[in-house]
Amino acid sequence: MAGPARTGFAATAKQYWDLTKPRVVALIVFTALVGMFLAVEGLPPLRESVLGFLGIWLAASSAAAINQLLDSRIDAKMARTAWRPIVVGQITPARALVFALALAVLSMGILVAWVNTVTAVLTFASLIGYAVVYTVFLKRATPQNIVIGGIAGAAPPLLGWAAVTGMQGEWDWPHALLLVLIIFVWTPPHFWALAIFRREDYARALVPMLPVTHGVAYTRWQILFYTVLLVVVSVLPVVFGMSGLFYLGGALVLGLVFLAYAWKLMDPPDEFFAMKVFNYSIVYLMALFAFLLLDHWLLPWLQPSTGLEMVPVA
Ligand code: HEM
Ligand SMILES: CC(C)=CCC/C(C)=C/CC/C(C)=C/COP(=O)(O)OP(=O)(O)O
Repeated sequence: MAGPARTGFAATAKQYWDLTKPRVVALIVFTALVGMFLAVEGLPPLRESVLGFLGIWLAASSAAAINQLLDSRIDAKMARTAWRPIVVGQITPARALVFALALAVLSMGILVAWVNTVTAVLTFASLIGYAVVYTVFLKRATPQNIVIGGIAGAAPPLLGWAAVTGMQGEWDWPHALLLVLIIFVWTPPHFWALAIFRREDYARALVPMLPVTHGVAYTRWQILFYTVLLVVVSVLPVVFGMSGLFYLGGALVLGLVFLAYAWKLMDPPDEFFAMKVFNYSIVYLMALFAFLLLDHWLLPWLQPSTGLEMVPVA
């Protein structure tokens, strides 16, 4: 929101940009990109990866816009979200709907015409999963909302994987789902840390988030539980032979730091500590997926230079 005042087209463009939750979507499409690279040896096919990336980005942006449209009454009651463009009347609900539908149609058109049907179907399911199932039903119904709804947010590596493979290979599903599992298990510590800090917002808006329904102490235990699970799950790509020691080292260091944060959150130094955990959760996921990507690229480069069989025999 902050920054120099914009006028005319720039101001309107910024409002529509904000409607797509661009920073959240940026990390989502990064995980999709990593899915694409891990799905193949070497570089993924250009057309499928570029257009797949675009289609997934447009779908996630559409889902975020639909979420803001359907949630505007809740958003208006929360300090964190009361500035959003529909809430403050910068974008009318009708225009937001047309914009979101246009993004969704464009996304589906691109995926069906130039990528493949399986990616289009999975992407559409994720869009509906977040924009409708989570936003309309789960969010308002149960404190497990973000655990179940997290499946949609966790799907992007699978979508990226599907874009470049069509899910034809024997190992495509188990390997891609492993990446989905990592984000799925990451979502509760990511969100509940923020929800602890923002619990009064959620209570005021009558949204049954865990710290509101079960209290902060219970939520801290749940964060610790899911963080332990996350460290275990983050090792599975190595167990399944998808990733090597470079990734393992990165995952363990990142995971131990996350565990230290979750542990300290049990008895935090101040009320802002929960936001530090939330911020770290984002750094964690970004870095973990960067390690997956680097490992996938680095290993083929490193292995020949260390293999004795490569040394010519005199
Ligand atoms: C059901 C699942 C999820 C829930 C409930 C959730 C919730 C949230 C909330 C409430 C925020 C604060 C947003 C704001 O103040 O504008 C946030 C921020 C963020 N989330 Fe999530 N999130 C989920 C899944 C994800 C996923 C799957 C990703 C990426 C892979 C992600 C990445 C981010 C990022 C990067 C931010 C920081 C945005 C910023 O700095 O403005 N989240 N999340
Ligand atoms: C097609 C595809 C890949 C879809 C992905 C969907 C997507 C954008 C998931 C992000 C999850 C998210 C930001 C949840 C927070 O919603 P909230 O309504 O609880 O948070 P808020 O209070 O900030 O609006």
